[in-house]
Amino acid sequence: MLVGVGQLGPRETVGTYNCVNVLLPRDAAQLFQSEGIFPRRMGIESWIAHRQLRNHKCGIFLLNGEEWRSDRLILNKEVISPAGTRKFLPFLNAVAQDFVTLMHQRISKNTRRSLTIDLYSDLFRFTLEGSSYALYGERLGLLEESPNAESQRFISAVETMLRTTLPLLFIPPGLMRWVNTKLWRDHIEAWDTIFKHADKCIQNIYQEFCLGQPRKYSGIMAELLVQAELPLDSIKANITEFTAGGVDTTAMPLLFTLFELARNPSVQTAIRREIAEAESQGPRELSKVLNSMPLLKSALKETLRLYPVGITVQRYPTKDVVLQNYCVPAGTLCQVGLYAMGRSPEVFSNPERYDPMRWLSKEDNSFKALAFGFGARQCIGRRLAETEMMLFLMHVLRNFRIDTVSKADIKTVFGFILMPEKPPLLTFRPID
Ligand code: HEC
Ligand SMILES: C[C@@H](NS(C)(=O)=O)c1cncc(N2C(=O)c3ccc(Cl)cc3C2(C)C)c1
Repeated sequence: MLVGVGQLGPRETVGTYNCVNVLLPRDAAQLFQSEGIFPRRMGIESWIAHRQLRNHKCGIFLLNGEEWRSDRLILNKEVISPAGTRKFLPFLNAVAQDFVTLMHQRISKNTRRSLTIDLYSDLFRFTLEGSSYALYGERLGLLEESPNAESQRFISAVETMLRTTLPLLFIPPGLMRWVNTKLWRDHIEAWDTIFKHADKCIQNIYQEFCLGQPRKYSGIMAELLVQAELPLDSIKANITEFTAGGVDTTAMPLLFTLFELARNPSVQTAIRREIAEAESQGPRELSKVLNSMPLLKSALKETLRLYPVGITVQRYPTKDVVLQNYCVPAGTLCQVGLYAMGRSPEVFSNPERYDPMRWLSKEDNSFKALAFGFGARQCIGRRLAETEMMLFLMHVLRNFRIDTVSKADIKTVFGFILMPEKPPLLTFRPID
């Protein structure tokens, strides 16, 4: 029972659960300090129901307690550690360069020296191509003019699955299957397509692995097989999560960043200057080049402040926690409202302004950049996503000026992830 009423960010009952909303950095800090060594989020019943229906193991997103921790610690080494990131970084760079080549080819076919395009589906192809290359060491060929149909089916299956997840969150799990609505059938069908695609990629690499261990680095999956610390069905469950989780989550912030840079040309120019400066320091290891572009990295933080892909970060505190001088009992579902915090004038000055410089000021920004969550259970794809987005923007901004006619705000809709209601049109002009 919460002591007192009012102020603590509205308590809401969303669907069949009620939770406490946290909107201020200092309350988020308090909440995370009481998460314990097995941090827990709200589970997604419809996802777990599918795994049980098909007798699949769960990946770390759906696991909890000791099971989650043992898988997570093994996966961290290849997926989010600096050493792991350095190994897959060149793969992401090659895909980012191929995207620029594709754009130049399209522009060269035009009579005008520019291309105005809705980049939505191209960005999904880019992020799937990049994450698949980092995960499987294989190119899907999505950045050629005629991407293969099977991968296209996978991309739309991820979108369908994410779209049908939200309404299913509010149906009590037991009821879901008996209602057997089109919603549930579409959800299951999308999951089956996702697992079939991931299984095909995994079989390919597993077959090669059995015929002879790869001599050089060939992606995260191969490293996990060589290390053999995780059983094959756990590797499959987690690689499937990463394959599907690496598409929309990274494509959306790229679209929002390009739009904001198009309508804030002075910011775009400042970043382009920083990229030129970083490159002029001569050939260096790519990770060093990325670390010498703080403004570009801040632009991504600014995008995720205004357009957080995961709208909230949830925790069940393991001990009573005081939030805004109320006692919240252990086990109460609490969620940090990233969207509301990111646009709160109490937390950010001029919150509506797209101003990456705010992250480079001496201001105390602790517990303000929570788009990837926090602590031991934060997004494991964080480094893959950040690297993929930084490389994409570095190559694109070095080759093209980005423009947009519409200066009006993009309306966003919340499916399972934050998406634009209508994708903006962007104009690419090659820089000679
Ligand atoms: C390659 C896979 C992958 C990519 C790419 C990815 N995620 Fe994640 N993310 C995950 C997984 C897996 C989890 C669950 C981690 C866990 O529970 O241990 C997760 C969890 C999260 C969480 C919850 C963290 C917490 O503290 O509870 C947030 C927030 C998040 N991701 C945000 C993002 C954002 C923002 C992006 C892109 C801009 C992104 N993710 C891209 C795989 C990914
Ligand atoms: C949007 C945000 N929601 S969150 C985690 O903050 O609540 C999020 C952040 N990072 C990754 C994801 N994933 C997906 O998109 C996805 C699809 C299919 C599968 Cl099998 C697994 C996933 C995960 C959970 C990895 C989602």
